[in-house]
Amino acid sequence: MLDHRLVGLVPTMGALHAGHLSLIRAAARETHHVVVSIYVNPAQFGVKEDLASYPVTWDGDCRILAELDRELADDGANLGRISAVFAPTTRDMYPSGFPGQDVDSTGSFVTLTPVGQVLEGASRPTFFRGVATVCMKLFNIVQPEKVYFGQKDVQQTVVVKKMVKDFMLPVDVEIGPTEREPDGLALSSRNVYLGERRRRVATLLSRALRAAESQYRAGALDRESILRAATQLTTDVLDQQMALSPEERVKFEVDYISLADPDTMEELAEVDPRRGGILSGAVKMLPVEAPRPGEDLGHSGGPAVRLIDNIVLKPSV
Ligand SMILES: Nc1ncnc2c1ncn2[C@@H]1O[C@H](COP(=O)(O)OP(=O)(O)OP(=O)(O)O)[C@@H](O)[C@H]1O
Ligand SMILES: CC(C)(CO)[C@@H](O)C(=O)[O-]
Ligand code: BAL
Repeated sequence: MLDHRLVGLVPTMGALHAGHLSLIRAAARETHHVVVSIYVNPAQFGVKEDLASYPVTWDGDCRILAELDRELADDGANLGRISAVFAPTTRDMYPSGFPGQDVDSTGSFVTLTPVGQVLEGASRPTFFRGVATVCMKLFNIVQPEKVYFGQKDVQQTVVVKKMVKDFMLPVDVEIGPTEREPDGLALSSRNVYLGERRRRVATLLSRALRAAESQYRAGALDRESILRAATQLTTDVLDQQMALSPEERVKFEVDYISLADPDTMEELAEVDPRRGGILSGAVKMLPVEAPRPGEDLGHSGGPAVRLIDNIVLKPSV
């Protein structure tokens, strides 16, 4: 609260896209002062992950935010506009020194278990420790009444809500819907790594989740019937790709397709139609095996890219 006016915080790692902008628009509708943080937090990257190549587009981000701020100011329906962009350094964020990215690094961390250990946390063991720690710091620095997170990172929303509840943080957590490309791919800063060939195949995850959702909509409640539709789709797409030559094909590995409880992210054997569930998935798009001459392989030469996505199965009764 600043002069009896509400402060809304939108935490980001920059490389802004329409998903971020929709969160900022929501924050401007509901709070007087919107603070956008831009900080690529090393603590949430595993030692073998893409911290060094993570897209940094500071000048473009500033232009986008300046333009959006004018739009927000012109729209009388908004309570506020962008009052500040907070772009701290790692020295600012870790005043006792950066504790390191290793699983057994010691330092001042916020951990939430078991929710931070399943799904994304199983593949990225330091991820939610890093996210919860940096969010706690950002909330303490900015002292917002409301914080805004995207549905695209569903497990992150569950972790942040649990942190707020269990540590009695005086803040409301608001979740904005997943913004997508016209073909269904969820917007993500990491999509720039894909290059054109893998970008075309990358819709497989959203298509697989939609196939599972349609089983639920048709009345299925058991895990097997719902998830079989998704697994069938990913298997079919991989078979089609493997029938192509190395100069044409795209290889990928499905990390998980999950049907989980919306509050705990624990796997469900059956959906309770009064509570619904979360269908989520992660797919690793492998680097192109045999590039064609002059082919655009994506940002940083097209490393392996982890895609995540999810669909909320709403209560049906
Ligand atoms: N497609 C999207 N729709 C809505 N919100 C999104 C979308 N993508 C990201 N967000 C949200 O924006 C906030 C900042 O996310 P972040 O800066 O990591 O972007 P990102 O696109 O998720 O990046 P990455 O590719 O690293 O996962 C998070 O709350 C995240 O959930
Ligand atoms: C919430 C967050 C900004 C924390 O670094 C990050 O995990 C993200 O961008 O989703
Ligand atoms: N959007 C989540 C941040 C990350 O994957 O590191």
